[in-house]
Amino acid sequence: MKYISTRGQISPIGFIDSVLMGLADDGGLLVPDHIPQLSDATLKQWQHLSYPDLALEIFSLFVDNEIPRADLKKLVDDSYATFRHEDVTPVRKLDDGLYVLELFHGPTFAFKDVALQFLGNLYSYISGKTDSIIHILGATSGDTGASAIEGVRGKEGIRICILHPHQKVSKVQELQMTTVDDSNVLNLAVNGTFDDCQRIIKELFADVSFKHQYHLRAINSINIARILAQTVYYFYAYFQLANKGQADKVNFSVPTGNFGDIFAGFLAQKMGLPINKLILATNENNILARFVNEGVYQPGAFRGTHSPSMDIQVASNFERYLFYLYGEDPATVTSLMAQFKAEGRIVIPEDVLKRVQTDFAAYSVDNEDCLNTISKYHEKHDYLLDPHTACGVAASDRLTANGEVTVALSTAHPAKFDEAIRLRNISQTYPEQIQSLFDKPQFQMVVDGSNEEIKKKLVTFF
Ligand SMILES: Cc1ncc(COP(=O)(O)O)c(C=O)c1O
Ligand SMILES: N[C@@H](CCOP(=O)(O)O)C(=O)O
Repeated sequence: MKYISTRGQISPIGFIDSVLMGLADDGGLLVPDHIPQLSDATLKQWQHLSYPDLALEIFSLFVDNEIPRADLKKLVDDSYATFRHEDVTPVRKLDDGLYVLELFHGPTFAFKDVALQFLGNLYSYISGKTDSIIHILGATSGDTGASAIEGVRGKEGIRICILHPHQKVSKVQELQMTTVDDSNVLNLAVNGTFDDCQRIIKELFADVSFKHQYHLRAINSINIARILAQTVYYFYAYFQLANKGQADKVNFSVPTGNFGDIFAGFLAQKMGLPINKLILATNENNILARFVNEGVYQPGAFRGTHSPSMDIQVASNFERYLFYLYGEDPATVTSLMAQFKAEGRIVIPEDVLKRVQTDFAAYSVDNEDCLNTISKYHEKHDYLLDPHTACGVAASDRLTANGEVTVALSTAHPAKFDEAIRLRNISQTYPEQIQSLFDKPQFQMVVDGSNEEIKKKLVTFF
């Protein structure tokens, strides 16, 4: 298996090089040069595997012997041993036709741990085996940062700098990142939005000589390893339903911001997982829902919502989808991305829009609807949804047809977003790991966020 760029300007590279490269050096995103096709027999064989064993099988397809199987097994086992639930990502029935896939049982209570526990261990492994210097640079709207820091804090040979939008993440998210006092961690709080943070890091990665000189590595979903690790739970959830005799017409509803999680589902479907419908749920920052419903990809005005981790306008994995939408043609992707840069929008023709609408159904959930959904499921099922999950559940309520079963991805624990939960007068008890954060000192630097200012901070830190 080799990896190529959506813009077609790099020579194919192997798995480890693609993890280290992060953003492709031509400014595109890395994708596998072919998508493994799984037979029904293979799916059947995998149906009863434990989460780590299933992850091992799926990673093996993409790692292609670059890591000996015993080493890969250890990496996977270590990564999922930190989860609090024996199933790692359990599925739970909420209502007729509605399940939630709980992805928040990892160390930082969000779905990012599923990929970032693995990526943290993988970076450590690569650094030990190849002497590569690992200087991680990431942007976060709150969850990726906490999870990536947790994945590498205190690890020898690794340094990590995370940019988050100052005062635009939840209190718990801020504490999870900034109470870490390991010397290999630097938190920069940028005066701006998550889109500003993401633009800065992408521009620094695109400055290839700076990137190479300072060995910058990515932990965001621009890194293909993130996407691959996130495909596993689609399979695992499907198998959990199949084992209950519920495998017919299974939809997945995915709260979406950067388009990484739903792209992982799209990839699982392309590999042969029989997903019926992929439901894309956004909050009021609804560029992706508008794209699916109207065929126009154009940022709107930033809206602060109850699901701040999805307050994202420019979705960094959208380019990967464009690559498949346009028949894996890098020239078309390059020209569409150039058009987006120059004109600030992409408009697709009617026939292409029809294809998009066979890939996804989309719904944009406003603030009121998000809170109503939290109240509804709390009252009816005594189950507390976090506001991101609530967007996925609200979209599922709208778009699941009779006779279909939807698995809504539960991407975070409600304790991370008590600001929203309190608006409905619901009180919750924090897990001990979260409660203890409130007593700790914080370490962060507030910055204005010019590329030059960030570069200076990085040069000093790395
Ligand atoms: C809790 C939560 N839910 C959903 C999302 C959306 O995931 P993605 O960015 O992969 O679309 C994010 C982050 O973006 C998140 O932190
Ligand atoms: N919601 C994310 C935004 C970054 O997404 P990523 O999947 O590209 O890392 C966050 O919590 O930071």
